[in-house]
Amino acid sequence: MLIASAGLWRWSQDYRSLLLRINSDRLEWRARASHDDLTGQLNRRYFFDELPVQIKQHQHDFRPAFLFMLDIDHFKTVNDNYGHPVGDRLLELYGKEINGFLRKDDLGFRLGGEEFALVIHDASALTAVEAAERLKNQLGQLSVVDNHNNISRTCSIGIAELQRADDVHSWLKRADQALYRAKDQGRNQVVMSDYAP
Ligand SMILES: Nc1nc2c(ncn2[C@@H]2O[C@H](COP(=O)(O)OP(=O)(O)OP(=O)(O)O)[C@@H](O)[C@H]2O)c(=O)[nH]1
Repeated sequence: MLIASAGLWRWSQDYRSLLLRINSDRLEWRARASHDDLTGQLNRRYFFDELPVQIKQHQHDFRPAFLFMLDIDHFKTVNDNYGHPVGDRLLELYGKEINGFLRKDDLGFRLGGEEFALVIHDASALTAVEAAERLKNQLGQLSVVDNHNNISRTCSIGIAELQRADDVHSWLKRADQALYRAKDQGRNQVVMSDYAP
């Protein structure tokens, strides 16, 4: 009897630890499916799944939200001059710095290549631009050391505030246009989109 109950106890412990492992594997798998390995940011697929949800919530609650489109300047020359692994290391540093910048409810995504998107909640237009300027300056100071070379790149940021009539397409388009202007005006700058209904 004693042996049987000891066996049962051990079986229940094994079963419990198996369930815990399955659960933690499931969480890890979900985190991997939604994140970019290199930068630790959320990935492009998650961006297009999540953005409509964010838009609906903000429009329902009348809470302000800003979309930052951020692109590293002349990143191709890092790869061309120093090699792809050095470019990867710079992307990794960018990802870590962006993580440190985001507040609890903000979201950071790598959309691909050297392009990131950030969703910033509950800011005014002025504080959003100030935050973007701060982030731009921090990112521009990051550097990768390779063969005694300090390699760094500035970035450009386009910002669009969420409007009542926005959907994913229109919000993204305005932020993209602002980014394009930042690049066109010489890079290493922040441009806020004008509201164009
Ligand atoms: N190292 C590395 N490079 C990547 C990755 N994904 C994309 N790239 C490179 O990123 C570069 C992007 O170059 P472009 O689109 O010309 O942009 P850019 O040189 O930053 O120029 P501007 O955006 O106009 O300032 C290309 O050389 C891609 O090969 C990656 O995961 N790792």
